[in-house]
Amino acid sequence: MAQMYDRVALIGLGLIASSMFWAIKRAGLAGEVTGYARSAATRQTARDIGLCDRICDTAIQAVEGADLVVLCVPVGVMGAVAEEIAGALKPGATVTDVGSVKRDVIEQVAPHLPGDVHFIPGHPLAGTEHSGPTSGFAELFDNRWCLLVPVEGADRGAVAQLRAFWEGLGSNVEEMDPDHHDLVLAVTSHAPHLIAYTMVGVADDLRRVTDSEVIKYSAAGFRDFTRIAASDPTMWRDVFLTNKEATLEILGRFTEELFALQRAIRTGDGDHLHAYFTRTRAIRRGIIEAGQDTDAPDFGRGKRKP
Ligand SMILES: NC(=O)c1ccc[n+]([C@@H]2O[C@H](COP(=O)([O-])OP(=O)(O)OC[C@H]3O[C@@H](n4cnc5c(N)ncnc54)[C@H](O)[C@@H]3O)[C@@H](O)[C@H]2O)c1
Ligand SMILES: O=C(O)C(=O)C[C@]1(C(=O)O)C=C[C@@H](O)C=C1
Repeated sequence: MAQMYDRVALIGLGLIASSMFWAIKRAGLAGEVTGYARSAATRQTARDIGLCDRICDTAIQAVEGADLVVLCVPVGVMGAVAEEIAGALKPGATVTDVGSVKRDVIEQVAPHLPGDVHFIPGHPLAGTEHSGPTSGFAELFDNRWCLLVPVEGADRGAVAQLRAFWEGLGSNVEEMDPDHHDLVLAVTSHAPHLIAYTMVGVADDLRRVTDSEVIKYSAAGFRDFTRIAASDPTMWRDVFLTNKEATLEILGRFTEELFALQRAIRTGDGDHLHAYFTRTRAIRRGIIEAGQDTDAPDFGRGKRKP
């Protein structure tokens, strides 16, 4: 794979930045990668494990001369970081981010950036419940979507270059409008995380009563909930506070459906329950038949992915 940028700066050295670094190296996408993290301990860990070609002690040093700057911090601090680095950005550079929410990040970041840099927000739809500089791995983005959310009037050449960069990291890339992005992600990621957090919290309360039986005998579905509910508290606090409207809209609908199911159980309305579960099962089968869940055991008509 060809080099896409001479110098890339990664700001915030957690799961996403460290995965990006290893994937950049795997494909030879950048001449030099600089990195910055707020805490001295994280910078030291990064140096110890060889994360980035150069770890800088300030965000300004990291972005100086960079052709691509990637903001990999929690969404609640994107604006503060943009303000800090704005004066040191190279004219013509591209600034992007990997935040899980887009409208709020655009509103936080755009006002700080000088007119001679290209701001092209992004969001890789890939992650794990782990965080920090040692949690990354080069394959994280392979065959995953990365959504680019260019602001109005974005330079098409800069967008095409960033698209090619994410393809080099292993992703499939699509463009999306920020409000649509935030609604889709509220359905597919944000509300499900909140539900997992809640379910694990309820089980934990119960555990005190049943003397750890809940966790001991938990089946696969609940274990998946506990994995999701182990995700980084700062990241997810910020997601809910910045994608408030869309998440509340989806949670409102969720609550209505939950009440309807609750009522069906209480009144013994088996037809309602059966019809509902039949509909949701068809959705899952449709996803697999369309080949859109490459992790499913039955992906590719019974074959595991290579
Ligand atoms: N984890 C996921 O599954 C996932 C997936 C896609 C996108 N994202 C998004 O990517 C971003 C980073 O997430 P992550 O999972 O890599 O998080 P992480 O917790 O692993 O890493 C975040 C890093 O940012 C640093 N940081 C925090 N505040 C800072 C500040 N003010 N200045 C400089 N550094 C600061 C932290 O010290 C840490 O090193 C978030 O915006 C998140 O919404 C996460
Ligand atoms: O697999 C996981 O652990 C994730 O939660 C990853 C996940 C998701 O919801 O799919 C989480 C947040 C992101 O913004 C993108 C991806």
